[in-house]
This record gives sequence, structure tokens and C-alpha cells, in this order.
Amino acid sequence: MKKARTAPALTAHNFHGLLTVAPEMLAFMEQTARVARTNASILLRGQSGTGKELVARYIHECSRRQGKTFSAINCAALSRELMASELFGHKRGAFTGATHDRTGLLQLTDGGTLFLDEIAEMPLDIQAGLLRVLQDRCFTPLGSSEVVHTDIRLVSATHTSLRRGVAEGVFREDLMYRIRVVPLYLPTLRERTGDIEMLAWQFIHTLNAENERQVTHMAQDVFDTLLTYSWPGNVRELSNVMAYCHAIGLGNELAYQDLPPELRGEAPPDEKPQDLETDERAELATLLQQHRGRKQAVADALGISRATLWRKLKQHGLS
Ligand SMILES: Nc1ncnc2c1ncn2[C@@H]1O[C@H](COP(=O)(O)OP(=O)(O)OP(=O)(O)O)[C@@H](O)[C@H]1O
Repeated sequence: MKKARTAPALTAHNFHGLLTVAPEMLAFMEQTARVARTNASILLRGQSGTGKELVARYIHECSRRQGKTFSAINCAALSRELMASELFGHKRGAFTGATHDRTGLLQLTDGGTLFLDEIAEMPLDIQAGLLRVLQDRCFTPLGSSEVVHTDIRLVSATHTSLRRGVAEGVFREDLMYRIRVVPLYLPTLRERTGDIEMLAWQFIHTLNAENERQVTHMAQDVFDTLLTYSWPGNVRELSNVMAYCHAIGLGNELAYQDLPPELRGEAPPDEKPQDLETDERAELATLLQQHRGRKQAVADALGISRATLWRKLKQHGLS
């Protein structure tokens, strides 16, 4: 039996909740801390789940605005109307349903840091309002004629290219230059494999504290899989995978069969294409014809046991 692994004796650097042991990430955080101390607008570039919101909070904590308000808003998650009213606020009666005055985040965050996630999704008219905030430090709430002054530091994030948005006419070029004074590129989880084991154990410790199951060991093949998987969803996906393994298995060792299907190279059951079943039936029928009904030959051709072949034939009504 292969030896199982226990949590490595590593002390992670903790940047206000963002944990890392990877040199690539430590270099990134050092650069980030330097820029954070200035007042420059920062654009975080990085795939989904790489920790952009945690970095934005860290920037706030390292800046002179620390102790003031930090606000975050995801531009991809809100309708145009909601985003406008969330940012600029509105006067009672400004639109149907505006039953009372509302103070916008731009005003509530005065003196602090505003994090705009998925900024490429911001509609053009709201981009115009944001540009005014960055140029003239003022804005007008919806349905109001009053000009409100505000002093915010903007940190934005995107996983797509703003240049492409500009080329397609959906993002203002002048705003792009204003918000990407300093662009910072967050490494993907694959580019900092040193963090995978540490973060996996961090998530396990949290899950142990919240659940009955106490995981103390990880099978070597689980560890190997975690290291070689591509992690398209980055740290968020790693966190979800550990929650899945912890919930699905038993005992104090994380076993290979506890891993979700996609990490074991299988399509998840709910994502198998509809016509896969039909394809399989057609393949079986063709092979049966080719081998003139000889089941062993068909099983050999498919690389499966006779018992599995019988089951499949029955399932497809071919037995
Ligand atoms: N280095 C890290 N240490 C601890 N937790 C992390 C780390 N990186 C990310 N996380 C966690 O992973 C999740 C995703 O992080 P976050 O929301 O900051 O990513 P994001 O890049 O903003 O994602 P999206 O672009 O999809 O909004 C969060 O629960 C966050 O706490």
C-alpha cells in the first residue's frame, strides 16, 4: 500500500486572508504592496477564482485609506439599473420603484477604496459617470440635480482584455487609460503549484473544524492528481473540490475515489452529452455486426470485461 501524506510543516504568509507559500505569488504581493501605498488606480488582471477580491482588500489595507470604507461590486452580476443606483444612489421617485432616497456606494466609500469586479461588463452610460468621478471627483445621483463630491481609490478587475472591449466599441478608451494606470497580473493556480498542497490542507482544516469527519491523511494519488490537474477555476475550484472530497468520503484519509469525476478524467454525470448514450448504442451495434455476434471479441475490442459488455448490451436492448 502506498504511503499517505499528512499536512506539510509549512508556515504560509497571510496577506489579510490571502495565503501563499509560492515564490511567484510572494513576488506579486510585494509588488502589490508597493503600488498600494500610492493613490494610483489599479487594474487586476487574472482568471476567475485567482483571488482578485482578496488582493483588492489587501491593497486597501496597505494603503493610507486603511480604516476607511472598502466596498466591492460585481459589474457582471447586476442589471444596468441596479448598478447605476448602487453606485450613484437615487432620489425618491427617480424611477418606478424608487420609494425612498438611496445613498450610492460612491458616496458611502468617500475616503476609501472601491473595488469594481468584472469592469469590462459595465454599460457605456455608467462608464461615463465613472469617468467623471475619476476626472472631477464628483457625480450626480439618479433623479437629482445635486453634484456630490467624493474621493475614492479605484481598484478594478477583469478576466478579459479591456483593449478588446475598446476595439469592439463596448468600452471607453479614455476610461481604460484612467483605470489601468497600474495593471497587475495575478498568477493562475497552475503557475504557483507550490500553493496547491498548502491551500488544500487549509481547506481541509476548516472542513475538519466544521464537520464530524476528521481528515488527517491524503492518499499519494490524490496529491499527484491535485498537482497535475489544470485548475481552470483556480483557488475557488480547489476549495470546492476539497469540500466535495470531504463530504463524499469516509474515514481519516482522502482517497482517490473521493475526488470529483472531472479530476479523475471522467465527465461529471450531469454534464455527459445527451447523445453519448446513442453513440454508445450505435458503436455496440456496429461491433456486434463486425464480429458476427461474438461477445468476447466485442468486449476485447472495447477493452472491457464480458460482464460489463453484457450490462451495456442489456441497457441498450441489444442482448
Ligand atoms: N491565496 C488564497 N488564500 C486563501 N483563500 C483564497 C486564496 N485565493 C482565493 N481564495 C478564496 O477563493 C475564493 C475566490 O477568491 P476571489 O473571490 O478573491 O477570486 P476572484 O479572482 O475575485 O474571482 P472572480 O473573478 O470569479 O470574482 C474566495 O473564497 C477566496 O477567499
